[in-house]
Amino acid sequence: MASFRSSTMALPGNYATKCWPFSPLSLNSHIEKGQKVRLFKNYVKSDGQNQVSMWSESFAHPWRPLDDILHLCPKILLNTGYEVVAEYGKEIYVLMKRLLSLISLGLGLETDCLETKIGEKPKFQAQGNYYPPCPDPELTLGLNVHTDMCALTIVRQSEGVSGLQVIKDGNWVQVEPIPDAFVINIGDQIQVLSNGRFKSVHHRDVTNETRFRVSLATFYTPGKDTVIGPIRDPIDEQHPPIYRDYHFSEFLEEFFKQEGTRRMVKETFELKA
Ligand SMILES: O=C(O)CCC(=O)C(=O)O
Ligand SMILES: [Fe+2]
Repeated sequence: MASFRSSTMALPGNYATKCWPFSPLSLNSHIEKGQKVRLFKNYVKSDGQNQVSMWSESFAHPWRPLDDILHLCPKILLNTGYEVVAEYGKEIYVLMKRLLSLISLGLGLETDCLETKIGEKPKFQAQGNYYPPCPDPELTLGLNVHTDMCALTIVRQSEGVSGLQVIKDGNWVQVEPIPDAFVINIGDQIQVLSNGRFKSVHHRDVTNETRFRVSLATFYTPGKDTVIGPIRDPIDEQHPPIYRDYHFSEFLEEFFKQEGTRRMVKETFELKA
């Protein structure tokens, strides 16, 4: 299992939709960029580039703790009701914890095992993705194929326009937005922690010729000092560890080293048979 939907949580759908009435680029002059708040303009050609890399723009910011949100959020958003993001974050955290405990149970572990392994100082970053209409969707993707490098992702898609695709049995399958449903992606760290029993999903986004699309991805990621590696319990004689242990900072280093390529980060931590 790598990507699935959840629609069981009592989270009013309009929390998410209130979070995205903005195009990230319109925030440009309001954002104090730094480590925690960043803006990506994938379709703006930079010097020396003759092609756009992707047809999207994104706004990355923390979704927890509350103090970070209120402190780092552009004032213009605070004035337009950005506190809904804080409310959204609270509910998403409840769902994240529940999913982690269910996945732990699925692995035959104690309910709090995965949450404990991901560590006491996880990072909670969100990414608001905006995919404007694209005059020629054949020429570029909204977001290139990737797996999420975190432990777990919850994505909320705007309704009425599809764009997200996942690989299933070697084919790209459209993940249609369903009202009030979330897409849950297993990230690279759970693939490693579960010794490959849960797979991080390959996914990408295509564009639409006439309509824009928005998504809000919330990531749950280990802290830099956390040691990640296959949990011993699911390992037996038949299933020896396929990854070595690493500090998450090593994973990040490798991740950034592979920038601009189709990243194969966790593969570099595989133990050779
Ligand atoms: O926009 C989407 O549908 C997915 C976004 C995504 O995969 C990401 O932000 O990592
Ligand atoms: Fe993703």
